[in-house]
Amino acid sequence: MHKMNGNGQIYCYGSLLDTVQMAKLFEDSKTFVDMKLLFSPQKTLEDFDAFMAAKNNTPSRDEIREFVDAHFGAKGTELDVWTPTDWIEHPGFIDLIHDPDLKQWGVDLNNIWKELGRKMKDDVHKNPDYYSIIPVPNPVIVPGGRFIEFYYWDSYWIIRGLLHSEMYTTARGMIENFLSIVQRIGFIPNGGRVYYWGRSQPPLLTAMVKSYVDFTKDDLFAINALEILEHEFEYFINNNTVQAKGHNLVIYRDTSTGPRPESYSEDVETSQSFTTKEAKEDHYSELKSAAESGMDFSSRWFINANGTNEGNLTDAKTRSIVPVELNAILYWNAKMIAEFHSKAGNIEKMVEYETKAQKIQEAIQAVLWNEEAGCWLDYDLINEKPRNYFVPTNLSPLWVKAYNLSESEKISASVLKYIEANNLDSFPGGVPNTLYNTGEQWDLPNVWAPMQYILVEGLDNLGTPEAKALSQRWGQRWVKSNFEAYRETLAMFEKYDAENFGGHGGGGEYGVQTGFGWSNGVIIEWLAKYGRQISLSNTGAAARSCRLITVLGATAVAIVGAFAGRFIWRNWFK
Ligand SMILES: OC[C@H]1O[C@H](O[C@H]2O[C@H](CO)[C@@H](O)[C@H](O)[C@H]2O)[C@H](O)[C@@H](O)[C@@H]1O
Repeated sequence: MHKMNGNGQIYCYGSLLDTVQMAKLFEDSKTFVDMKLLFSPQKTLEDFDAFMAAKNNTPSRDEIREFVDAHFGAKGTELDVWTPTDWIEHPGFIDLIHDPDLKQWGVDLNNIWKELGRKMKDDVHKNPDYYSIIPVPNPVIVPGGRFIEFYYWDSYWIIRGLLHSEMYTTARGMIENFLSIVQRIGFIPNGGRVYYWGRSQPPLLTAMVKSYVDFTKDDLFAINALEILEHEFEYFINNNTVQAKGHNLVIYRDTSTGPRPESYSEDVETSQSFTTKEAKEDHYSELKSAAESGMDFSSRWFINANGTNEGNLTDAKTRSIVPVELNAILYWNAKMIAEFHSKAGNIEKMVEYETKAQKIQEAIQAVLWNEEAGCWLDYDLINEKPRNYFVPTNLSPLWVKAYNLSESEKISASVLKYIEANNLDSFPGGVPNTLYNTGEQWDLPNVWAPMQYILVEGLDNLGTPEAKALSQRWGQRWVKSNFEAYRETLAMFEKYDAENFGGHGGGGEYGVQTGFGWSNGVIIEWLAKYGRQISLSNTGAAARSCRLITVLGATAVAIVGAFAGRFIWRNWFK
């Protein structure tokens, strides 16, 4: 097990966790594992053993609730709402926005950083064993809603938003937290809780450092971080590598045992279809590996007996699918590490990481590029075949430039054909995560900010006029659609609805959350990028205002007409 707090037997696995979570005391399973201990882990476990013995190992639900009430405090009490010290009222990006409504929205989004700021209480540092939160030195910006701790890949888009909001100290503090976690634990867990101990998320720490350096020009920050960044890169390569068609590629995987602690009863329920302990454990691993991808859950991870993506969670085979974006991100990490080494003057190391990047690019080209589809595709290791199902990540090599740049024209033509063949431009609310509606949250019709970002920035990078035009249209549509949802609800959502302009997402195992870190980050970046050109005049909002003005106008004309009629009647005809 990785070096975590001494409370694993409470928050990560074991009889206490099983008993409490299977009693389903809380509407959201995450609630229990976010609660604070009132006594030491050792005393809590001793009391639990005594409690179970006294109840013949079959306590009632009420008795379990009493035990929890007596031994655990409310969730979230370890965190204080924190106003970032570097927050400013009017960051420069707001001046780049032309449309007055969008400008006001930019101000509102900048204000939301204050609502999402969290600082750990001193007691967390003094008594870490009493909490499931992973102690970090600096305050953080959290996603929002039920997600009251940091999340790894969410933080990339949050940090980019913070940098556009000129909150360099907060952004740097979050990156330093991650660097300290790699030093302490060896990798970055999925989120800031000990119960995420067996899995990470798409490794974007090096890209966070690169973003910070691009904004601040503080090359030394990257150079000083190099050893840790290399460590994280090697961690993924050493633990996640598989062979496909004679090439080394990486997959998502998990090293823990048992159901996800934060969704325990949900996982136990789906595991009922499996009879043996080994099969159940395999099922849990597939689910947790899907969580490592950040796409929990999606038909993207289903391989049924016929080798297709139809099915449900019991068909999850995440560990047998080579995902395009994870390999693309590792290529990108190697390139950025090489660049930082070059800045430091470490030529040997630079060449070493350029070579690693080159090898990953060759593997991506050989195994994941699909000439027939005209795009990159995930690879099914069980059936040894590409998975020709749309996911935005199929285009992720464009985002990180993990392809032969001299072939940009050819790739642009192929990819645009692929987009057309899959009808991806036909959705009013953004490009959906898949084209298959399973009710899982990373499937049709849900659409997510990080995925729009990967698509839009990727097409922009391609550089051909056609790809750039589509990129701009999709980027601006996303801004307008998020604005429409905000105008109607005054909320930013974790996911949206591809089929409904201005609609928010749903499905999956918890209700849609608001806040929301990565959605705000992407919009702030794109308000800065498109602010001068974008206008709301042809959006649904404007269309509705026009309709309203027409109706009001017609009513006004009718009223004026009626008065005029009565006046004329009284004065001329009486
Ligand atoms: O509790 C269920 C799952 O919740 C998280 O996943 C979702 O929210 C994260 C925070 O925004 C996001 O990073 C992830 O992509 C979402 O699917 C958590 O990351 C999962 O591990 C957890 O099982």
